[in-house]
Amino acid sequence: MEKTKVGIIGLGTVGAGVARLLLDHGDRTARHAGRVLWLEKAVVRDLKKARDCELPSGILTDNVDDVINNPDIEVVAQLIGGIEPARTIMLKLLKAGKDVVTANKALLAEHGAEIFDAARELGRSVAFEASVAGGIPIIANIGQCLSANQVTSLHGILNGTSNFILSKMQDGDDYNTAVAEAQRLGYAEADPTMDVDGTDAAQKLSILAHLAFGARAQWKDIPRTGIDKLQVADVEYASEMGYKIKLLAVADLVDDGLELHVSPTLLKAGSPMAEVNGPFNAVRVDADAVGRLMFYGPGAGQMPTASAVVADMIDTAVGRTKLTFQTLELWSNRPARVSPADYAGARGRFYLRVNVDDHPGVLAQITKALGESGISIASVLQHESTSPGEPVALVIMTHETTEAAAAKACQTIASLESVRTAPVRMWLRD
Ligand SMILES: NC(=O)C1=CN([C@@H]2O[C@H](COP(=O)(O)OP(=O)(O)OC[C@H]3O[C@@H](n4cnc5c(N)ncnc54)[C@H](OP(=O)(O)O)[C@@H]3O)[C@@H](O)[C@H]2O)C=CC1
Ligand SMILES: N[C@@H](CC=O)C(=O)O
Ligand code: NA
Repeated sequence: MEKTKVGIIGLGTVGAGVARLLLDHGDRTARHAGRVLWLEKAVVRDLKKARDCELPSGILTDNVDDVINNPDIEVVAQLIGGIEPARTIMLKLLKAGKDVVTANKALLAEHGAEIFDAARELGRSVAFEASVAGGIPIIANIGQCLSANQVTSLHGILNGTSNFILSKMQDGDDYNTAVAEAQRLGYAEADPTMDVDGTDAAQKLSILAHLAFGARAQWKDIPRTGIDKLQVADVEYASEMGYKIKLLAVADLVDDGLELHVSPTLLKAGSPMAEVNGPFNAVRVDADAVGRLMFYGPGAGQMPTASAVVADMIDTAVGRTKLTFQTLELWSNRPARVSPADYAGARGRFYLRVNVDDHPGVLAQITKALGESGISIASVLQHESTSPGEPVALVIMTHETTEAAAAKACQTIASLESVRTAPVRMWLRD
């Protein structure tokens, strides 16, 4: 059987999974590709480190040039995280005539224009299914299967680590323990701050916004809040009111453009998105011809991510990626079809928690501040103070308003004398 020689750069969580699929399940790749994907070289930083896969001798190297300068290697899975040296290696691989597969969304979100333009100019391809929602085939679905549609809305749980942590907190676990466990299980980025502060979800959202809407959104311009400041109290109040908190990435087509943001959001318990737990991801897509679609599956972790990488390697080896790559609306190959909408005008309902002194008239002051911003209250929850002098939490669910009005009301509320801490504010969706 014909052989396509392939290389892997980075043999950590994902890379080791890819090596295992290539070495232990070559029959599958041969069946689908009609050829053997032959692992020729795997590049790491530290040759002495224990690996989560068994490699035949002669494959492991710490010299990236063993792949770049090997004319027999046609397809390379580039599986090191972060920007440098990933960017330089990626460009060198393309220049050396390799087709590249990657899971590195940080790199694509930051330098997508440069990388995709270079690939197009050099007649090469870049496949990146694993970069968004891990094992869920979302890039293929949006980039190819929905091309007869105008996507109008895309809501996603795109960060497995945050979702894992939120699920653990929901079960009563402590935040820091949950972060450490996500790291141990291989879900988190090398720097988990990127997961919990909304960066990773914003990077993935910017990639989806390019593909689905032809938007040219820079991930740094996407308003984002992570789960790092979230308190257990809010998880508990949300639960008491019949909601679960999820880190939701939102792209909605509205009259003045594309509304984009990443925000901790209360979702009605029992709704499909609210029940996505652990390292799972989900993407809800509304599109004009097909209607509503839900994609659900493991968004992080070794084998789910490796599954997406190896499928991309097969598509690349048989020449499918080269065809689809040219048709994708990525970065600068076509003008932007839509501009980001002003976040201040984004409409929705909000959850507010304010810690207040338990004095007469405090609730009236807060409702006055909301009323002055044109915000109508849908419900209020307050428990009796457990000990005299202790502040009480006032939880308010609003009717629909704008982001700007909610922000302004919170500013006013924060300045009130009886209010102990700045209000906690989250989006609220049914
Ligand atoms: N983990 C997951 O669930 C998912 C990860 N991703 C993305 O996949 C990519 C890889 O993630 P993951 O496998 O978790 O990361 P790891 O940190 O587990 O692995 C990174 C690998 O890259 C190697 N490496 C780093 N720098 C260099 C260098 N300069 N030269 C050669 N090798 C280098 C490391 O070598 P050494 O081992 O010797 O230190 C290591 O093997 C990232 O972009 C991540 O965002 C995407 C989806 C899911
Ligand atoms: N750290 C990421 C890994 C997948 O992209 C996540 O937790 O989602
Ligand atoms: Na994916």
